[in-house]
Amino acid sequence: MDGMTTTAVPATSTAEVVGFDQVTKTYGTVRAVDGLSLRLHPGETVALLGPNGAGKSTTLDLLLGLKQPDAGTVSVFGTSPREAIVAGRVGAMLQSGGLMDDVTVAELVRLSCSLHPRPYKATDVMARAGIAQIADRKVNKLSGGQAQRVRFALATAGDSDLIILDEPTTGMDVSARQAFWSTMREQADQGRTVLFATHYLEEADAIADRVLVLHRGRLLADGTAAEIKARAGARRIAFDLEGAFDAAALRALPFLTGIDVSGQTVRIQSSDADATVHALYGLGVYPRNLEVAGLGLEQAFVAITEAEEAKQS
Ligand SMILES: Nc1ncnc2c1ncn2[C@@H]1O[C@H](COP(=O)(O)OP(=O)(O)OP(=O)(O)O)[C@@H](O)[C@H]1O
Repeated sequence: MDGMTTTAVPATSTAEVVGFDQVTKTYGTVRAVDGLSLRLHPGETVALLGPNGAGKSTTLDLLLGLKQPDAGTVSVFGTSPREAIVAGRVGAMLQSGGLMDDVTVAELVRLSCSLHPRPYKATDVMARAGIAQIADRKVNKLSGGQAQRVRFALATAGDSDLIILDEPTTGMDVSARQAFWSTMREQADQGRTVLFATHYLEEADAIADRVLVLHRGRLLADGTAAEIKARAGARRIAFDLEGAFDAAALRALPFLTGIDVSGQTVRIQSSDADATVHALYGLGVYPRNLEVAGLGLEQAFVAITEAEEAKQS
């Protein structure tokens, strides 16, 4: 018995769900994924961010074995993506396509359940995805948001350990989004790994416990949303001014990385807030309602990716 306790491994911290080692994928002259290495672990909810064309979809396609790397290796639960999928360990919801025409929602969900080695009951899957009331509707007659819910149902048709979602909430209304993310949270709480690509940074901030920022196929940042915001360094300064003021002098303040003057309200982004505020007082103006705050994830994302663009150009 002693031996069992001492050899028990904290599986959640050490097991590897996904491993990318120096993975490269090119299309002609475009390096969609460029020497990417990363590891995902059980129970993590990971947001994959990046500007258009950063390589997010290609990364997910490599992970699902839909594309093959030109160099490097991709492993899922220690095997190839294909083996992991055949074993039912991966559920995926891709951006578009993939829904058969001329079948009903219920038929498609039942088919998906029947193909999974550890299926859930189709009625439960439809209830969870909020599509029970459209079960008899033809798949090609659905609205964009309804089709997204059906894709979500297909991704959760069985007991998979890794759930991959490519821009899952695009086209969903507010209540569908909330229901979607609360279901995903339950999935992660049960130890599943959830990886989702998104352009909605507020979702990444609220949902993900780890954020990956891709840029031109490379990993630019990897950490919690708080770490990424802190890493961007810059801070936001906002204040009101009374009477006339010299906007040009404000624009010339030191350490500015952005400024917006709207009526009497000034909003500034600065890489050294203390120095900027000091210089502001030096102009002889008296800011009212002065606020200094860290960047939101969206602004941090823009700051990090723009800094990289500037470095490369
Ligand atoms: N089948 C393809 N043939 C040629 N180029 C491709 C192909 N698929 C992707 N690319 C290119 O590879 C790069 C990465 O594309 P990818 O779709 O992975 O980016 P993304 O981050 O998902 O973008 P988005 O946010 O716009 O969906 C882009 O420059 C894209 O034009």
